[in-house]
Amino acid sequence: MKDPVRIAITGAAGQISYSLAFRIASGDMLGKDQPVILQLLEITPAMEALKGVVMELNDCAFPLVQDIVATDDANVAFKDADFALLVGARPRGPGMERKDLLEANAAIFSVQGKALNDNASRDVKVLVVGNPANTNALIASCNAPDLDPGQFTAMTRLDHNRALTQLAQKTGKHVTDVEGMIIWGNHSATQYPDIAHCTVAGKPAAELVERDWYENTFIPDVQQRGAAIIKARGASSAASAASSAIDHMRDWALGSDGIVSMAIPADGSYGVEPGIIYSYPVKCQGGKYEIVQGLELDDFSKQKMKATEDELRQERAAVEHLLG
Ligand SMILES: NC(=O)C1=CN([C@@H]2O[C@H](COP(=O)(O)OP(=O)(O)OC[C@H]3O[C@@H](n4cnc5c(N)ncnc54)[C@H](O)[C@@H]3O)[C@@H](O)[C@H]2O)C=CC1
Ligand SMILES: O=C([O-])CC(=O)C(=O)O
Repeated sequence: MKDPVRIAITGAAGQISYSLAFRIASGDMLGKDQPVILQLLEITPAMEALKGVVMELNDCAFPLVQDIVATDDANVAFKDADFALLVGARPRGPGMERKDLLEANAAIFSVQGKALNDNASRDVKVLVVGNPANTNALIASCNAPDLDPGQFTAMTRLDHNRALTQLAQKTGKHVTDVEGMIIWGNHSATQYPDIAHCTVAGKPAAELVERDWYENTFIPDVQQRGAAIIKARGASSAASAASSAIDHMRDWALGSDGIVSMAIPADGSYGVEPGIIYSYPVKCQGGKYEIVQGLELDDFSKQKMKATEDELRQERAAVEHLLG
């Protein structure tokens, strides 16, 4: 039996975690042979609800769960954490501008960045799910000077998975036939879902679908999918977000099968200068991710990539005073 790993989840009494914690506990993230210790963080008023979640986790009698810690103290939740899934965030309230939302979350993620810095495993892998995910990840990273910025990532895998299904359904193929999907930029409506390097069952995707469908249906549908789920369900995507968080962490830890999308610190690749957390095409191996280099970009792609980069730089400017 392997030694257990410590997995911290924030927002643990929320709707994404209600799927996420149980799937991690059952071995979906790190495998059926990897014991886990769950370290669950909530705000004080939600501790009673979190108690109920812990009762249910216990009632599942998961063979892989070695211990469950439930706390409202980030220093306790991140103690020796090998993986940290930062899901908890302040939702947008009535009359709140995007800037207010950025600031409210900036306060949360600066505290959590410091707590990770002071308590987590030196090799911790951090995934930020809570919105605005890219900029929250940047704030957490800037408040964790003893950790490598590359340890802080944000989730665009849900967008990636959404794009896979849209393209597979359009071409009458299966998601497993699609390779080379890329989400560039921000997890927001400016993201650029790019099929220029995609193949479907070995054929270039761009030759299988009309340009008009790609530009005027596929791209906006993927960009607006979160809003469409909210409209249909009356609540934002939860089980699919949890599933994508598991995909992101599993691939990072255990290796990816081809190209996947991860929001990671920009390093100048594809002309995106450092200072923001930008979604790139990556491949993962041996617990590390690497940006896929050398892809050719046409003017359409360059313009879309720049628009989403500009939005991330604006988000950064709004929270610059909190970047430490
Ligand atoms: N990156 C992505 O693809 C996606 C991101 N999201 C985002 O994920 C976040 C969580 O979504 P849900 O679970 O549906 O929300 P939720 O509102 O059901 O749960 C969030 C939980 O976080 C807790 N929380 C708030 N502040 C906290 C703090 N400082 N420390 C610990 N816990 C805290 C709340 O008490 C609540 O229980 C939202 O920001 C949502 O917009 C959702 C879907 C996809
Ligand atoms: O749109 C939202 O508020 C939730 C989200 O991030 C998504 O579903 O992609």
